[in-house]
Amino acid sequence: MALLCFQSLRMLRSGIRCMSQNAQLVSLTVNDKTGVATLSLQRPPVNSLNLELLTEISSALTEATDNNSRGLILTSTNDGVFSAGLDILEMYKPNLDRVKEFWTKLQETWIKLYQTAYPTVAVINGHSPAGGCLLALSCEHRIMVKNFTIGLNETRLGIVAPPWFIASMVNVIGQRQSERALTLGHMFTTEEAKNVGLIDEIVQNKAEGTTQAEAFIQKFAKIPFQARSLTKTWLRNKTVESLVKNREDDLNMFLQVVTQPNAQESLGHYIQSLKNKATK
Ligand SMILES: CCCC/C=C/CC(=O)SCCNC(=O)CCNC(=O)[C@H](O)C(C)(C)COP(=O)(O)OP(=O)(O)OC[C@H]1O[C@@H](n2cnc3c(N)ncnc32)[C@H](O)[C@@H]1OP(=O)(O)O
Repeated sequence: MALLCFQSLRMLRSGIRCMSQNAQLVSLTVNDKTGVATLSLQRPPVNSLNLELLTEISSALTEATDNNSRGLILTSTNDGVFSAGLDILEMYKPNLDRVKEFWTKLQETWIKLYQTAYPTVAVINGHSPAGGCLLALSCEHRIMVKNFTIGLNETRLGIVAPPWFIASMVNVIGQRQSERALTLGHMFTTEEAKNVGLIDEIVQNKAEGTTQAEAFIQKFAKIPFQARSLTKTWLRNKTVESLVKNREDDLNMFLQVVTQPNAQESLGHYIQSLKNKATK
């Protein structure tokens, strides 16, 4: 409690206001001077995206819109992992009702993040596989701390990246590079990611990343907000519409892929390999 009060006081003095009071798995703050919101993922140990975390991300994105944020920085409180992607435990031996709700929430979160009116920047301060990479790809600008990895590695788990994951990657690095990376399930190092155009900037640490993210958002200060946001909507509309019009089919495809005995077996082995690694 004392720590909380001290933190709130410090934030108040620096002009940073906490927006999302009820959230536990994310924190949403806004810089009162710039109007830029920061959405930090804070689900230990690795920000794996389960139903509850996705629900909080989705609500925070709406809150940032409702509060007329000038921009949003997406990052993690864990300096080491931006997000470990989808929580594999949601997909392994799933409860049917919950896994449907989980996938529907993922669709909703991506649709919202992909077409926010405000500019978005991912400050990738740690590893960012699969669903973590998808969140970063959905932002307009990506800044990554050195010595981490990022990519859509689904094939390595014996599952496939759905068409909208693929489209998000193709829109950033193009067909040829995406084909090579996704079929291999390649995880790019920070340097490789910069070379292929998957990220835009390399920084030494999160603090430098945040400064650069604010500078990126500041570039739009003199651009009329509506003209900017409509341009973004039109540029991204085709990609988003392909999911919006087919959400039910996409859900069924996901259920079909993920419940295949082969996929379940691969996920089981993968979970075990992560656990073995963690205990070493
Ligand atoms: C049509 C089907 C479409 C399905 C689409 C799926 C997209 C996805 O996002 S699938 C998920 C892919 N994610 C991964 O492959 C990442 C796996 N994790 C890692 O590589 C590493 O954990 C890390 C590099 C992110 C972090 O390494 P670090 O050394 O810091 O931590 P660990 O010791 O490995 O992990 C700690 C702890 O967390 C558990 N864990 C890790 N990742 C996940 C995850 N994605 N889901 C659930 N749980 C995860 C890990 O097992 C450890 O647990 P214990 O402490 O209980 O052993």
